[in-house]
Amino acid sequence: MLDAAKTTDTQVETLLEVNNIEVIYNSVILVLKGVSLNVPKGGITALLGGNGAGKTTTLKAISGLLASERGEVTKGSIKYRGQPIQHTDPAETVRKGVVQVMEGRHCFEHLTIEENLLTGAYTRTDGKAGIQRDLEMVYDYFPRLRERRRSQAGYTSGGEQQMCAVGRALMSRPETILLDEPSMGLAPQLVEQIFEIVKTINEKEGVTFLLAEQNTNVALRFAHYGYILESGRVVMDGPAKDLRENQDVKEFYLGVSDEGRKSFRDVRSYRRRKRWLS
Ligand SMILES: Nc1ncnc2c1ncn2[C@@H]1O[C@H](COP(=O)(O)OP(=O)(O)OP(=O)(O)O)[C@@H](O)[C@H]1O
Repeated sequence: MLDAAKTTDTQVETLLEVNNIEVIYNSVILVLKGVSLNVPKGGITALLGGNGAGKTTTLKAISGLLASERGEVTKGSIKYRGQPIQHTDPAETVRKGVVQVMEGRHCFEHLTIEENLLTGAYTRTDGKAGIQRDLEMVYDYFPRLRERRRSQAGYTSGGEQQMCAVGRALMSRPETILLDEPSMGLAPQLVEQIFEIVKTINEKEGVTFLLAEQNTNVALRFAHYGYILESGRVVMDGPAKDLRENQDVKEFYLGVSDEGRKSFRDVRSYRRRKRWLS
């Protein structure tokens, strides 16, 4: 099974393969119009794009959370380690090693930080000692959570709740984390801190990340590879370094270009954008 999932040219194992998926909400709203992407084992892959581009929908299609929103993958396939998962129940997807951290943190507000973290271990069957060890590991990554362990999550800051959401995902001992908009609503310094921890978890624990981000700048500094979504389609992909240096990415997503800062009101920019998206 693992051999089948290996890419031939680089010999890096592809864990997750999204192949030309179409997603429709409420049987009529076509949101993803043929999205394909590969997530290699041990990498940080970024899914970039503006509001409503389809990033969250892509992550939910992978984790099996679309059904609760009356969404459906109507075409294409999603494979994890070569096995189709697009019709898999979300809890089973977690058991396979894929866990999603939802946009907006979604901590259980009335539970303490520690209780929240422990909910992440609910699919585990390896006993209390392993869970306790991982709780300590999470506290080592996020010392702030150790300090706040007895606080009700609802009374902690946005940054602490984001740490809690990532920590809770780690408690399931995932192979892959789908991280939705970790920067949302956080101060720049905290965003940097969260991304540094993501990088450390990736390097030390070998956890693979697929992260959806509007903050192209920070995402492309930490990711290895990026996909840019526009209106439900991938319009560009490449190694993060190449995307960072790409003129169109600089112009439309990083807000800089060789000719100075661009505005969408600029006619030349608009024409270029149309050409790019056509
Ligand atoms: N449950 C739903 N029912 C109907 N339409 C939806 C639903 N969820 C999302 N959409 C629509 O699908 C499109 C893509 O939304 P999605 O949340 O995937 O984008 P996104 O790239 O994650 O954007 P953002 O960064 O703003 O969260 C949007 O036009 C949105 O209105």
